[in-house]
Amino acid sequence: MLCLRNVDYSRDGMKILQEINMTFREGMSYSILGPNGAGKSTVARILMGELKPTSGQVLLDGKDITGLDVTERAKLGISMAWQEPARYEGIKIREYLTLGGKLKVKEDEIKEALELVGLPYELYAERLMDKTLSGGERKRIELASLLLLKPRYTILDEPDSGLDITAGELIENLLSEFKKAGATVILITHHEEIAGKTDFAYFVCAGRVVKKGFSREVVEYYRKTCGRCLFLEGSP
Ligand SMILES: Nc1ncnc2c1ncn2[C@@H]1O[C@H](COP(=O)(O)OP(=O)(O)OP(=O)(O)O)[C@@H](O)[C@H]1O
Repeated sequence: MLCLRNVDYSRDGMKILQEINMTFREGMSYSILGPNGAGKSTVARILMGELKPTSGQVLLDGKDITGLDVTERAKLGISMAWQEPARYEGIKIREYLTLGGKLKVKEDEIKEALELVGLPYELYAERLMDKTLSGGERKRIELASLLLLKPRYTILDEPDSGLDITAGELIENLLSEFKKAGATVILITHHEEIAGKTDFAYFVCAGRVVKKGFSREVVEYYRKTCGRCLFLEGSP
């Protein structure tokens, strides 16, 4: 179980997150839903270890991991995108997906992962990671890499951005694959239809958790309230 306990985050005297409490259980999927600037990516970066909270704790199975950096957390199975695509220019997609052969997976598994993200194996396995790949193709390759790696906790920041209308189906398939493996997915999004696909959701606004619960209920609340509240209209 991964938890944020009473997390505050301030930058240049500005309170970006306040009293964030979140729990992510094994094998469940979660959305962190909210409008632009709500603090969603800041939550993700704190979970990853890229940012340290100003106060509060990050707990993994009850152990305080607040002081651990990104690499140490990755070793414990908390992962976002695990590679910087730019650094891998010129290697084959197959090599990219298997960390240059370090990740021991069968060819069938590579095929399955590529097909699940909508990239036919025959057309892509041998292709080079280079500038001829579109942004959407790169994104799909990144998702296939996470599928093969299957970290215990996967953080997907706006997984549908840059993808076409098939994104919804792709995300559903991804969620079901991670669930089969008993892995937890934390999905950052401002699209309610994407958030509706996870088991649970946290609605974050102005750096606070406004509502939490079953995704269906949280999405319903978000639809009714977000965009209509005084905060977004710029009133005090
Ligand atoms: N390094 C920084 N310095 C100053 N302000 C920051 C910094 N990082 C984030 N912020 C501010 O904190 C708030 C939350 O940012 P964050 O990126 O977490 O939002 P978000 O919910 O992920 O937004 P989006 O959906 O637009 O990506 C924003 O108002 C942002 O401008």
